[in-house]
Amino acid sequence: FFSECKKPTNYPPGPPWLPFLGSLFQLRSLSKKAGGQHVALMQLTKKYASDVIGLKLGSEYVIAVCSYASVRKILTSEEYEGRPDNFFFRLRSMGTRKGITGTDGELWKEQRAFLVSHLKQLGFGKDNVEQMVKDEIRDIITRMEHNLNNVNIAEVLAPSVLNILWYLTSGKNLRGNQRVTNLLELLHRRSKAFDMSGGMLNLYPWLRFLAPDKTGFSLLQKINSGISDFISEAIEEHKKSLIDEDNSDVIYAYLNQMNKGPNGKKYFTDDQLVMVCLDIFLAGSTTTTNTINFALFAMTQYPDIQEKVYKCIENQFEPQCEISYSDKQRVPYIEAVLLECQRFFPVVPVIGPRRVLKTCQLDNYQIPKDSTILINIYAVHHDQEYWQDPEEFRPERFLDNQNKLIGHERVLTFGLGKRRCLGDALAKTCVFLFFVTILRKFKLEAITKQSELDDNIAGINMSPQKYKVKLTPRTVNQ
Ligand code: HEM
Repeated sequence: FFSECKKPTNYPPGPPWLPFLGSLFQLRSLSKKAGGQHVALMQLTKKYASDVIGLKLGSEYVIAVCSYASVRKILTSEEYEGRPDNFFFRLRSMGTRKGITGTDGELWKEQRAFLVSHLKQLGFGKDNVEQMVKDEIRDIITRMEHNLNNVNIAEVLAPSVLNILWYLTSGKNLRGNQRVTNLLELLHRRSKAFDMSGGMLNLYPWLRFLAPDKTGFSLLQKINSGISDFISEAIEEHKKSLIDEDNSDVIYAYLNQMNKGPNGKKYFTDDQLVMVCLDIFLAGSTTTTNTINFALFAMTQYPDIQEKVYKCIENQFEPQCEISYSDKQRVPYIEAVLLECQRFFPVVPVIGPRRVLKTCQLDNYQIPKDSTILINIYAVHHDQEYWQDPEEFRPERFLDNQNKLIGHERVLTFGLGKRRCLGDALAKTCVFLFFVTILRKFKLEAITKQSELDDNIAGINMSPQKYKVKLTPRTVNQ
Protein backbone atom coordinates (compact mmCIF):
# COMPACT_ATOMS: atom_id res chain seq x y z
CA PHE A 1 0.00 0.00 0.00
CA PHE A 2 2.74 2.48 1.00
CA SER A 3 4.93 1.47 -1.91
CA GLU A 4 2.16 2.90 -4.13
CA CYS A 5 3.02 6.39 -2.84
CA LYS A 6 6.78 6.02 -2.82
CA LYS A 7 8.59 7.84 -5.60
CA PRO A 8 11.50 6.21 -7.47
CA THR A 9 15.03 7.38 -6.63
CA ASN A 10 15.80 10.86 -7.87
CA TYR A 11 12.40 11.20 -9.54
CA PRO A 12 11.50 14.78 -10.66
CA PRO A 13 9.56 16.82 -8.06
CA GLY A 14 5.77 17.09 -8.19
CA PRO A 15 2.58 16.71 -6.15
CA PRO A 16 2.44 13.91 -3.54
CA TRP A 17 0.90 10.60 -4.59
CA LEU A 18 -2.19 8.88 -3.24
CA PRO A 19 -2.47 5.10 -3.32
CA PHE A 20 -3.80 3.82 -6.69
CA LEU A 21 -4.52 7.34 -7.95
CA GLY A 22 -1.06 8.89 -7.80
CA SER A 23 -1.37 12.62 -8.59
CA LEU A 24 -4.41 12.16 -10.81
CA PHE A 25 -6.87 14.27 -8.85
CA GLN A 26 -4.47 17.15 -8.24
CA LEU A 27 -3.69 17.36 -11.96
CA ARG A 28 -7.32 17.10 -12.97
CA SER A 29 -8.60 19.73 -10.59
CA LEU A 30 -5.69 22.06 -11.35
CA SER A 31 -6.26 21.62 -15.10
CA LYS A 32 -9.94 22.39 -14.72
CA LYS A 33 -9.24 25.56 -12.74
CA ALA A 34 -6.40 26.71 -15.00
CA GLY A 35 -8.27 26.05 -18.27
CA GLY A 36 -6.18 23.15 -19.54
CA GLN A 37 -3.45 20.70 -18.67
CA HIS A 38 -0.80 22.87 -20.37
CA VAL A 39 -1.41 25.77 -17.96
CA ALA A 40 -1.69 23.48 -14.93
CA LEU A 41 1.70 21.97 -15.76
CA MET A 42 3.24 25.44 -16.04
CA GLN A 43 1.86 26.27 -12.60
CA LEU A 44 3.44 23.12 -11.20
CA THR A 45 6.85 24.10 -12.60
CA LYS A 46 6.62 27.33 -10.57
CA LYS A 47 5.40 25.60 -7.44
CA TYR A 48 8.15 22.97 -7.48
CA ALA A 49 10.82 25.26 -8.99
CA SER A 50 11.60 22.69 -11.68
CA ASP A 51 11.03 22.57 -15.43
CA VAL A 52 10.61 18.82 -15.22
CA ILE A 53 7.63 17.61 -13.17
CA GLY A 54 7.18 14.06 -11.90
CA LEU A 55 3.62 12.72 -11.70
CA LYS A 56 1.94 9.40 -11.37
CA LEU A 57 -1.38 8.88 -13.10
CA GLY A 58 -2.93 5.64 -11.91
CA SER A 59 -0.03 3.25 -12.12
CA GLU A 60 1.83 5.11 -14.90
CA TYR A 61 4.89 7.25 -14.22
CA VAL A 62 4.24 10.46 -16.13
CA ILE A 63 6.83 13.20 -16.54
CA ALA A 64 6.03 16.62 -17.95
CA VAL A 65 8.73 18.78 -19.52
CA CYS A 66 8.14 22.51 -19.79
CA SER A 67 11.35 24.32 -20.81
CA TYR A 68 12.89 24.74 -24.25
CA ALA A 69 16.09 22.91 -23.21
CA SER A 70 14.30 19.86 -21.82
CA VAL A 71 11.70 19.79 -24.61
CA ARG A 72 14.45 19.94 -27.25
CA LYS A 73 16.35 17.18 -25.52
CA ILE A 74 13.28 14.91 -25.53
CA LEU A 75 12.39 15.64 -29.14
CA THR A 76 15.88 14.99 -30.47
CA SER A 77 17.04 11.98 -28.40
CA GLU A 78 16.53 8.41 -29.50
CA GLU A 79 15.76 7.12 -26.02
CA TYR A 80 12.56 9.21 -25.94
CA GLU A 81 11.31 8.04 -29.33
CA GLY A 82 8.82 5.46 -28.03
CA ARG A 83 5.03 5.74 -27.71
CA PRO A 84 3.22 4.55 -24.60
CA ASP A 85 1.57 1.17 -24.97
CA ASN A 86 -1.55 1.76 -22.96
CA PHE A 87 -5.23 1.12 -23.17
CA PHE A 88 -6.02 4.50 -24.67
CA PHE A 89 -3.55 4.16 -27.54
CA ARG A 90 -4.69 0.63 -28.26
CA LEU A 91 -8.32 1.64 -28.21
CA ARG A 92 -7.50 4.38 -30.69
CA SER A 93 -6.03 1.70 -32.98
CA MET A 94 -8.95 -0.73 -32.56
CA GLY A 95 -7.31 -2.70 -29.79
CA THR A 96 -4.07 -3.20 -31.70
CA ARG A 97 -0.70 -1.52 -31.76
CA LYS A 98 -0.64 -0.54 -35.40
CA GLY A 99 -0.31 2.50 -37.63
CA ILE A 100 2.37 5.17 -37.23
CA THR A 101 1.32 7.64 -34.55
CA GLY A 102 0.80 5.02 -31.84
CA THR A 103 3.69 2.65 -32.56
CA ASP A 104 7.45 2.57 -32.16
CA GLY A 105 10.44 0.38 -33.00
CA GLU A 106 10.93 -1.32 -36.37
CA LEU A 107 7.29 -1.21 -37.44
CA TRP A 108 7.05 2.54 -36.82
CA LYS A 109 10.33 3.25 -38.67
CA GLU A 110 9.33 1.23 -41.72
CA GLN A 111 5.77 2.54 -41.98
CA ARG A 112 6.73 6.15 -41.28
CA ALA A 113 9.48 5.99 -43.93
CA PHE A 114 6.92 4.72 -46.46
CA LEU A 115 4.44 7.51 -45.78
CA VAL A 116 7.08 10.24 -45.69
CA SER A 117 8.55 9.16 -49.00
CA HIS A 118 5.15 8.65 -50.60
CA LEU A 119 3.96 12.10 -49.54
CA LYS A 120 7.15 13.60 -50.94
CA GLN A 121 6.57 11.81 -54.25
CA LEU A 122 2.95 12.89 -54.37
CA GLY A 123 4.27 16.35 -53.90
CA PHE A 124 2.99 17.89 -50.71
CA GLY A 125 3.33 21.52 -51.53
CA LYS A 126 3.80 20.72 -55.21
CA ASP A 127 1.45 21.48 -58.06
CA ASN A 128 -1.18 18.72 -58.04
CA VAL A 129 -1.77 18.83 -54.31
CA GLU A 130 -1.64 22.58 -54.26
CA GLN A 131 -4.20 22.69 -57.05
CA MET A 132 -6.52 20.52 -54.97
CA VAL A 133 -6.09 22.89 -52.01
CA LYS A 134 -6.85 25.87 -54.24
CA ASP A 135 -10.01 24.18 -55.58
CA GLU A 136 -11.22 23.60 -52.03
CA ILE A 137 -10.60 27.22 -51.14
CA ARG A 138 -12.47 28.41 -54.21
CA ASP A 139 -15.38 26.25 -53.12
CA ILE A 140 -15.50 27.63 -49.59
CA ILE A 141 -15.18 31.21 -50.82
CA THR A 142 -18.28 30.63 -52.95
CA ARG A 143 -20.11 29.25 -49.93
CA MET A 144 -19.03 32.20 -47.81
CA GLU A 145 -20.29 34.62 -50.45
CA HIS A 146 -23.78 33.18 -49.99
CA ASN A 147 -23.87 33.90 -46.31
CA LEU A 148 -21.92 37.00 -45.46
CA ASN A 149 -23.47 38.00 -42.18
CA ASN A 150 -23.33 35.05 -39.89
CA VAL A 151 -20.47 32.70 -40.67
CA ASN A 152 -19.09 29.99 -38.42
CA ILE A 153 -15.56 29.70 -39.79
CA ALA A 154 -14.83 26.29 -38.24
CA GLU A 155 -17.89 24.76 -39.88
CA VAL A 156 -16.78 26.02 -43.26
CA LEU A 157 -13.15 24.95 -42.90
CA ALA A 158 -13.44 21.48 -41.42
CA PRO A 159 -15.08 19.65 -44.38
CA SER A 160 -12.58 21.22 -46.79
CA VAL A 161 -9.57 20.06 -44.79
CA LEU A 162 -11.02 16.58 -44.43
CA ASN A 163 -11.69 16.50 -48.15
CA ILE A 164 -8.06 17.41 -48.94
CA LEU A 165 -6.81 14.61 -46.66
CA TRP A 166 -9.25 12.13 -48.16
CA TYR A 167 -8.17 13.09 -51.66
CA LEU A 168 -4.53 12.39 -50.80
CA THR A 169 -5.46 9.09 -49.22
CA SER A 170 -7.95 7.77 -51.75
CA GLY A 171 -7.84 10.02 -54.81
CA LYS A 172 -11.55 10.84 -54.34
CA ASN A 173 -13.36 14.04 -53.62
CA LEU A 174 -15.94 13.90 -50.85
CA ARG A 175 -17.43 17.34 -51.17
CA GLY A 176 -21.03 17.42 -50.01
CA ASN A 177 -21.06 13.81 -48.76
CA GLN A 178 -23.26 13.46 -45.65
CA ARG A 179 -20.96 10.83 -44.14
CA VAL A 180 -18.23 13.45 -43.97
CA THR A 181 -20.41 15.67 -41.85
CA ASN A 182 -21.06 12.79 -39.48
CA LEU A 183 -17.38 11.87 -39.29
CA LEU A 184 -16.41 15.45 -38.63
CA GLU A 185 -18.81 15.67 -35.74
CA LEU A 186 -17.28 12.53 -34.22
CA LEU A 187 -13.71 13.76 -34.72
CA HIS A 188 -14.57 17.07 -33.12
CA ARG A 189 -16.15 15.44 -30.10
CA ARG A 190 -13.20 13.10 -29.77
CA SER A 191 -10.67 15.90 -29.69
CA LYS A 192 -12.61 17.66 -26.92
CA ALA A 193 -13.16 14.56 -24.84
CA PHE A 194 -9.61 13.56 -23.97
CA ASP A 195 -6.34 15.07 -22.96
CA MET A 196 -2.92 13.82 -23.94
CA SER A 197 -2.61 11.51 -20.98
CA GLY A 198 -5.70 9.67 -22.18
CA GLY A 199 -8.07 10.58 -19.34
CA MET A 200 -9.73 8.30 -16.81
CA LEU A 201 -10.29 5.53 -19.30
CA ASN A 202 -6.59 4.99 -19.81
CA LEU A 203 -5.91 4.79 -16.12
CA TYR A 204 -8.83 2.57 -15.24
CA PRO A 205 -9.85 0.67 -18.37
CA TRP A 206 -12.42 -1.31 -16.35
CA LEU A 207 -14.42 1.92 -15.96
CA ARG A 208 -15.70 1.31 -19.49
CA PHE A 209 -17.93 -1.43 -18.10
CA LEU A 210 -19.41 0.87 -15.45
CA ALA A 211 -19.65 4.11 -17.39
CA PRO A 212 -19.21 3.55 -21.13
CA ASP A 213 -20.62 6.96 -22.05
CA LYS A 214 -19.08 9.11 -19.35
CA THR A 215 -15.56 7.76 -19.88
CA GLY A 216 -15.76 8.39 -23.62
CA PHE A 217 -15.53 4.66 -24.36
CA SER A 218 -18.73 4.54 -26.40
CA LEU A 219 -17.68 7.63 -28.33
CA LEU A 220 -14.28 6.18 -29.22
CA GLN A 221 -15.90 2.93 -30.31
CA LYS A 222 -18.31 4.83 -32.51
CA ILE A 223 -15.54 6.95 -34.03
CA ASN A 224 -13.36 3.92 -34.67
CA SER A 225 -16.00 1.89 -36.39
CA GLY A 226 -17.35 4.88 -38.37
CA ILE A 227 -13.97 5.81 -39.76
CA SER A 228 -12.61 2.33 -40.30
CA ASP A 229 -15.73 1.22 -42.23
CA PHE A 230 -15.27 4.22 -44.42
CA ILE A 231 -11.58 3.49 -45.02
CA SER A 232 -12.08 -0.25 -45.53
CA GLU A 233 -14.67 0.39 -48.25
CA ALA A 234 -12.22 2.62 -50.10
CA ILE A 235 -9.48 -0.01 -49.80
CA GLU A 236 -11.74 -2.69 -51.27
CA GLU A 237 -12.58 -0.42 -54.21
CA HIS A 238 -8.90 0.31 -54.78
CA LYS A 239 -8.08 -3.40 -54.77
CA LYS A 240 -10.50 -3.94 -57.65
CA SER A 241 -8.95 -1.24 -59.81
CA LEU A 242 -5.30 -1.58 -58.80
CA ILE A 243 -2.76 -1.00 -61.57
CA ASP A 244 0.96 -1.73 -61.11
CA GLU A 245 3.01 1.37 -60.47
CA ASP A 246 -0.09 3.54 -60.02
CA ASN A 247 0.93 5.29 -56.84
CA SER A 248 -1.32 8.28 -57.26
CA ASP A 249 -2.80 8.07 -53.76
CA VAL A 250 -1.75 6.58 -50.42
CA ILE A 251 -3.96 3.48 -50.77
CA TYR A 252 -2.72 2.55 -54.26
CA ALA A 253 0.89 3.11 -53.26
CA TYR A 254 0.47 0.98 -50.15
CA LEU A 255 -1.29 -1.86 -52.00
CA ASN A 256 1.43 -1.88 -54.66
CA GLN A 257 4.07 -2.08 -51.95
CA MET A 258 2.18 -5.02 -50.41
CA ASN A 259 2.04 -6.79 -53.76
CA LYS A 260 5.78 -6.51 -54.24
CA GLY A 261 6.15 -9.12 -51.50
CA PRO A 262 8.36 -8.81 -48.42
CA ASN A 263 11.40 -7.44 -50.26
CA GLY A 264 12.98 -6.44 -46.98
CA LYS A 265 9.69 -4.89 -45.78
CA LYS A 266 7.94 -6.65 -42.97
CA TYR A 267 4.88 -4.82 -41.84
CA PHE A 268 2.76 -4.09 -44.91
CA THR A 269 -0.61 -5.64 -44.11
CA ASP A 270 -4.31 -4.84 -44.63
CA ASP A 271 -4.71 -3.86 -40.98
CA GLN A 272 -1.70 -1.60 -41.11
CA LEU A 273 -3.10 0.14 -44.17
CA VAL A 274 -6.38 0.92 -42.38
CA MET A 275 -4.47 2.29 -39.42
CA VAL A 276 -2.10 4.40 -41.53
CA CYS A 277 -5.14 5.98 -43.23
CA LEU A 278 -6.79 6.51 -39.86
CA ASP A 279 -3.62 8.19 -38.59
CA ILE A 280 -3.72 10.67 -41.45
CA PHE A 281 -7.21 11.75 -40.38
CA LEU A 282 -6.72 11.74 -36.64
CA ALA A 283 -3.39 13.56 -36.82
CA GLY A 284 -4.16 15.91 -39.71
CA SER A 285 -7.74 17.07 -39.76
CA THR A 286 -8.54 18.83 -36.48
CA THR A 287 -4.99 20.19 -36.17
CA THR A 288 -4.99 21.84 -39.59
CA THR A 289 -8.56 23.15 -39.28
CA ASN A 290 -7.88 24.61 -35.83
CA THR A 291 -4.64 26.28 -36.95
CA ILE A 292 -6.40 28.10 -39.80
CA ASN A 293 -9.34 28.86 -37.53
CA PHE A 294 -7.11 30.38 -34.82
CA ALA A 295 -5.28 32.50 -37.40
CA LEU A 296 -8.57 33.91 -38.73
CA PHE A 297 -9.92 34.31 -35.20
CA ALA A 298 -6.79 36.30 -34.29
CA MET A 299 -7.50 38.63 -37.22
CA THR A 300 -10.95 39.39 -35.81
CA GLN A 301 -9.36 40.19 -32.45
CA TYR A 302 -6.57 42.36 -33.93
CA PRO A 303 -8.19 44.33 -36.79
CA ASP A 304 -5.09 46.53 -37.27
CA ILE A 305 -3.03 43.45 -37.98
CA GLN A 306 -5.71 42.21 -40.36
CA GLU A 307 -5.47 45.50 -42.27
CA LYS A 308 -1.68 45.21 -42.46
CA VAL A 309 -2.02 41.67 -43.82
CA TYR A 310 -4.49 42.90 -46.42
CA LYS A 311 -2.21 45.78 -47.45
CA CYS A 312 0.64 43.34 -47.77
CA ILE A 313 -1.41 41.15 -50.13
CA GLU A 314 -2.56 44.20 -52.10
CA ASN A 315 0.99 45.50 -52.50
CA GLN A 316 2.56 42.22 -53.52
CA PHE A 317 -0.01 40.68 -55.85
CA GLU A 318 -1.81 41.97 -58.94
CA PRO A 319 -5.60 41.83 -58.50
CA GLN A 320 -6.22 38.83 -60.76
CA CYS A 321 -3.10 36.79 -60.04
CA GLU A 322 -3.48 33.54 -58.15
CA ILE A 323 -1.37 33.25 -54.98
CA SER A 324 0.72 30.09 -54.56
CA TYR A 325 2.54 28.63 -51.57
CA SER A 326 5.90 29.54 -53.09
CA ASP A 327 4.82 33.22 -52.87
CA LYS A 328 5.20 33.00 -49.11
CA GLN A 329 8.72 34.42 -49.34
CA ARG A 330 7.32 37.60 -50.82
CA VAL A 331 5.23 38.34 -47.74
CA PRO A 332 7.41 37.93 -44.62
CA TYR A 333 4.95 39.97 -42.56
CA ILE A 334 2.24 37.39 -43.23
CA GLU A 335 4.64 34.60 -42.35
CA ALA A 336 5.38 36.41 -39.11
CA VAL A 337 1.64 36.73 -38.38
CA LEU A 338 1.14 32.99 -38.96
CA LEU A 339 4.11 32.13 -36.76
CA GLU A 340 2.78 34.38 -34.02
CA CYS A 341 -0.63 32.66 -34.28
CA GLN A 342 1.04 29.28 -33.85
CA ARG A 343 3.18 30.52 -30.97
CA PHE A 344 0.27 32.17 -29.21
CA PHE A 345 -2.31 29.43 -29.82
CA PRO A 346 -0.53 26.10 -30.31
CA VAL A 347 -3.29 23.74 -31.42
CA VAL A 348 -1.59 20.80 -29.72
CA PRO A 349 -0.41 22.48 -26.52
CA VAL A 350 1.00 19.29 -25.02
CA ILE A 351 2.62 17.07 -27.65
CA GLY A 352 3.74 13.46 -27.46
CA PRO A 353 3.12 11.48 -25.38
CA ARG A 354 6.41 9.61 -25.56
CA ARG A 355 7.63 6.46 -23.87
CA VAL A 356 11.17 6.35 -22.48
CA LEU A 357 12.94 3.38 -24.02
CA LYS A 358 15.57 3.05 -21.28
CA THR A 359 16.21 4.64 -17.89
CA CYS A 360 17.92 7.99 -18.49
CA GLN A 361 19.03 11.22 -16.88
CA LEU A 362 17.22 14.47 -17.57
CA ASP A 363 18.14 17.71 -15.75
CA ASN A 364 19.88 15.62 -13.05
CA TYR A 365 16.75 13.58 -12.46
CA GLN A 366 16.39 9.91 -13.15
CA ILE A 367 13.61 9.01 -15.60
CA PRO A 368 12.55 5.37 -15.24
CA LYS A 369 12.27 3.20 -18.37
CA ASP A 370 8.72 3.11 -19.82
CA SER A 371 7.68 6.38 -18.17
CA THR A 372 5.31 8.51 -20.24
CA ILE A 373 6.58 11.94 -21.23
CA LEU A 374 4.27 14.91 -21.85
CA ILE A 375 5.92 17.69 -23.85
CA ASN A 376 4.47 21.08 -23.00
CA ILE A 377 5.14 23.25 -26.02
CA TYR A 378 2.63 25.80 -24.80
CA ALA A 379 5.07 26.49 -21.93
CA VAL A 380 7.93 26.96 -24.42
CA HIS A 381 5.79 29.29 -26.54
CA HIS A 382 4.79 31.34 -23.50
CA ASP A 383 8.14 31.37 -21.69
CA GLN A 384 8.30 34.79 -20.02
CA GLU A 385 12.06 34.86 -19.74
CA TYR A 386 12.71 34.23 -23.41
CA TRP A 387 9.88 36.11 -25.11
CA GLN A 388 9.65 38.95 -22.55
CA ASP A 389 6.03 39.71 -23.49
CA PRO A 390 4.60 36.26 -24.33
CA GLU A 391 1.01 37.31 -23.65
CA GLU A 392 1.22 40.08 -26.27
CA PHE A 393 0.17 39.14 -29.79
CA ARG A 394 3.05 40.75 -31.68
CA PRO A 395 4.05 39.36 -35.11
CA GLU A 396 6.97 41.83 -35.31
CA ARG A 397 8.90 39.67 -32.85
CA PHE A 398 9.65 37.41 -35.84
CA LEU A 399 10.98 40.17 -38.12
CA ASP A 400 14.32 42.00 -38.09
CA ASN A 401 14.64 45.64 -39.09
CA GLN A 402 15.03 44.61 -42.72
CA ASN A 403 11.75 42.72 -42.61
CA LYS A 404 13.48 39.33 -42.68
CA LEU A 405 12.07 36.42 -40.73
CA ILE A 406 13.99 35.65 -37.51
CA GLY A 407 13.90 33.74 -34.27
CA HIS A 408 11.35 31.03 -34.93
CA GLU A 409 13.33 27.99 -33.80
CA ARG A 410 11.39 28.04 -30.55
CA VAL A 411 8.03 27.70 -32.31
CA LEU A 412 7.60 23.96 -32.03
CA THR A 413 4.09 23.51 -33.44
CA PHE A 414 5.16 20.56 -35.60
CA GLY A 415 7.61 19.06 -33.12
CA LEU A 416 11.23 18.24 -33.98
CA GLY A 417 13.43 15.27 -34.68
CA LYS A 418 12.57 11.82 -35.96
CA ARG A 419 8.95 11.91 -34.78
CA ARG A 420 8.21 15.39 -36.01
CA CYS A 421 4.98 15.91 -37.92
CA LEU A 422 5.15 14.19 -41.28
CA GLY A 423 2.26 16.24 -42.66
CA ASP A 424 3.83 19.62 -41.95
CA ALA A 425 4.39 20.55 -45.60
CA LEU A 426 0.74 19.93 -46.43
CA ALA A 427 -0.46 21.66 -43.27
CA LYS A 428 1.69 24.74 -43.94
CA THR A 429 0.47 24.90 -47.54
CA CYS A 430 -3.14 24.78 -46.37
CA VAL A 431 -2.67 27.31 -43.59
CA PHE A 432 -0.95 29.86 -45.84
CA LEU A 433 -3.31 29.51 -48.81
CA PHE A 434 -6.57 29.48 -46.81
CA PHE A 435 -5.40 32.46 -44.76
CA VAL A 436 -4.28 34.73 -47.61
CA THR A 437 -7.09 33.80 -49.98
CA ILE A 438 -9.84 34.39 -47.42
CA LEU A 439 -8.34 37.66 -46.18
CA ARG A 440 -7.78 38.87 -49.73
CA LYS A 441 -11.44 38.33 -50.48
CA PHE A 442 -13.12 39.45 -47.25
CA LYS A 443 -12.72 41.70 -44.28
CA LEU A 444 -13.54 39.66 -41.16
CA GLU A 445 -15.33 41.08 -38.13
CA ALA A 446 -16.31 39.05 -35.09
CA ILE A 447 -20.00 39.40 -34.31
CA THR A 448 -19.81 37.26 -31.18
CA LYS A 449 -19.36 39.69 -28.31
CA GLN A 450 -16.11 39.51 -26.35
CA SER A 451 -18.09 38.82 -23.17
CA GLU A 452 -19.68 35.79 -24.82
CA LEU A 453 -16.33 34.24 -25.70
CA ASP A 454 -15.05 31.89 -23.02
CA ASP A 455 -11.54 30.60 -22.93
CA ASN A 456 -10.30 28.55 -25.84
CA ILE A 457 -11.33 24.94 -25.59
CA ALA A 458 -8.51 22.60 -24.57
CA GLY A 459 -8.63 18.84 -24.97
CA ILE A 460 -6.02 16.93 -26.98
CA ASN A 461 -6.27 19.82 -29.39
CA MET A 462 -6.95 23.42 -28.55
CA SER A 463 -9.55 25.24 -30.62
CA PRO A 464 -11.11 28.70 -30.45
CA GLN A 465 -14.51 29.06 -28.85
CA LYS A 466 -17.31 29.06 -31.36
CA TYR A 467 -17.37 32.54 -32.84
CA LYS A 468 -19.31 33.97 -35.73
CA VAL A 469 -18.05 36.51 -38.21
CA LYS A 470 -19.45 39.08 -40.58
CA LEU A 471 -17.71 39.17 -43.96
CA THR A 472 -17.37 42.30 -46.03
CA PRO A 473 -16.16 41.67 -49.57
CA ARG A 474 -13.03 43.65 -50.44
CA THR A 475 -13.64 45.75 -53.53
CA VAL A 476 -10.20 45.36 -55.07
CA ASN A 477 -8.93 41.89 -56.02
CA GLN A 478 -12.41 40.61 -56.86
C1 HEM B 1 -1.28 22.44 -38.43
C2 HEM B 1 -1.47 21.14 -38.48
C3 HEM B 1 -0.65 20.12 -37.74
C4 HEM B 1 -0.02 20.22 -36.53
C5 HEM B 1 0.04 21.42 -35.60
C6 HEM B 1 0.62 18.94 -36.28
C7 HEM B 1 1.40 18.66 -35.18
C8 HEM B 1 2.09 17.47 -35.00
C9 HEM B 1 3.07 17.23 -33.97
C10 HEM B 1 3.49 18.24 -32.92
C11 HEM B 1 3.52 15.96 -34.11
C12 HEM B 1 4.63 15.28 -33.32
C13 HEM B 1 4.20 14.50 -32.10
C14 HEM B 1 5.39 14.00 -31.33
O1 HEM B 1 6.46 14.62 -31.34
O2 HEM B 1 5.29 12.96 -30.67
C15 HEM B 1 2.80 15.37 -35.24
C16 HEM B 1 2.94 14.07 -35.66
C17 HEM B 1 2.25 13.54 -36.72
N1 HEM B 1 1.50 14.24 -37.65
FE1 HEM B 1 1.02 16.18 -37.58
N2 HEM B 1 0.32 18.08 -37.32
C18 HEM B 1 -0.44 18.77 -38.24
C19 HEM B 1 -0.90 18.31 -39.46
C20 HEM B 1 -0.74 17.02 -39.93
C21 HEM B 1 -1.25 16.53 -41.19
C22 HEM B 1 -1.98 17.35 -42.24
C23 HEM B 1 -0.98 15.19 -41.23
C24 HEM B 1 -1.36 14.24 -42.33
C25 HEM B 1 -0.67 13.83 -43.26
C26 HEM B 1 -0.25 14.86 -40.00
C27 HEM B 1 0.22 13.60 -39.67
C28 HEM B 1 1.01 13.32 -38.57
C29 HEM B 1 1.44 11.98 -38.21
C30 HEM B 1 1.09 10.68 -38.94
C31 HEM B 1 2.23 12.11 -37.06
C32 HEM B 1 2.90 10.99 -36.26
C33 HEM B 1 4.36 10.93 -36.57
C34 HEM B 1 5.07 9.86 -35.74
O3 HEM B 1 4.60 9.48 -34.68
O4 HEM B 1 6.15 9.47 -36.19
N3 HEM B 1 -0.12 16.00 -39.25
N4 HEM B 1 1.96 16.32 -35.78
